[in-house]
Amino acid sequence: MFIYLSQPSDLGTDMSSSTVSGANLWGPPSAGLQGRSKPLPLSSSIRRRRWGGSCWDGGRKILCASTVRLRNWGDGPPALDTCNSSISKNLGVRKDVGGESDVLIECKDVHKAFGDKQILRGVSFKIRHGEAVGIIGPSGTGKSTVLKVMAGLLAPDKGEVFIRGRKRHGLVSDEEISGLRIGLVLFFFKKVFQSAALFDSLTVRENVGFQLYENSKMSQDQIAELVAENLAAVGLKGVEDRLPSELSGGMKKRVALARSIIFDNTKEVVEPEVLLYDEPTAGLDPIASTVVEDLIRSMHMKGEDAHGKPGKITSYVVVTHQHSTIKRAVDRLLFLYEGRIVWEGMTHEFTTTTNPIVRQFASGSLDGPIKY
Ligand SMILES: Nc1ncnc2c1ncn2[C@@H]1O[C@H](COP(=O)(O)OP(=O)(O)OP(=O)(O)O)[C@@H](O)[C@H]1O
Repeated sequence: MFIYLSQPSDLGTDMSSSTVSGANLWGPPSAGLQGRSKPLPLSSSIRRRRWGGSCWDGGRKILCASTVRLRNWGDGPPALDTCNSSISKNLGVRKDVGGESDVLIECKDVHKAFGDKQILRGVSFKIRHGEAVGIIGPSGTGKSTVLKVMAGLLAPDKGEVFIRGRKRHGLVSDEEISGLRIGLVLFFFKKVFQSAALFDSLTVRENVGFQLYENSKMSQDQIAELVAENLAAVGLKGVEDRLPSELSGGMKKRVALARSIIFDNTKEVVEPEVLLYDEPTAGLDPIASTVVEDLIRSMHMKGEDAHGKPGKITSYVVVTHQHSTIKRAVDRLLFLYEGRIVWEGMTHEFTTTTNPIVRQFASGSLDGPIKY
């Protein structure tokens, strides 16, 4: 499995101080930047400050939450120990029970606590090939936590995560599981309004091609071409040399989307890809939201990009609070409340269900089982 983050932080970070420019660098300079025919158009000092996508263990490269600051929350364990490669081992193979071969990701009875705060209390669901799934529910109920567990960036305390039927043990490494690429696309730092969270001192080209510069054997020219192609797919042309500060909020999100769909097309085997979007339209005006929602749809295998080509994303999961995103970008919904999935249904059932929790949430009423 190949995990990448389309935004470098927001994983167990100190929320109040999460900025890209405050990034940590783990491990030695990237192998992906060595031995290239042309040097990256980045000074090494910038690279030292900005490029932190990998950690090293016994010579193995593990792509991880690139710029996450490890920290403890209260008395709990480290919020993330993505560099602890020893826990990415011992994959068990699960039998394909009951014709479940189209299940890409399954969470089974997942529990997760932070310190003494129990967040997930037995979350179970499946994401199938070709699906567009939304996770909704009240604030703080653990939606982003579920995404991080699915992405392999947080390990459940109890319960299991299966990736194409294979049980994941611990956290993810890019070498020990194959067959599914999972991308976690984060758009915001919690509590700090900073759209798309691009690397602020890198150009759009460098931001979008980040993973390929780091992890592929592609030449600079090949990457530049692919970056231009992926930017065009999200309706952006000629912005490659701009810095994020020179883009509008909506353009930044599109750049983040282009970064999430770019992949090494020189590889012989192209794995299915699941994208996990965390609040892609938060903070956008209604029209900009529509643009992003349609882009998410267009990048899906059932959609088509700006050039009429079918999208590359096999399945995706969106965490959102926005009604428009639920309606426009999602087919099936999971409702998370008090640490469990309390309702599942198709999007059109969201407003017609008799489930009192969902009804209250959908109507925004203060009366009902959800207490604030
Ligand atoms: N790394 C962490 N360490 C400690 N507590 C955490 C950590 N990550 C999340 N939490 C806490 O877990 C709870 C669930 O957080 P999470 O971000 O998953 O909720 P959410 O449903 O996505 O919320 P929102 O809708 O407000 O974005 C919150 O109380 C949050 O403060």
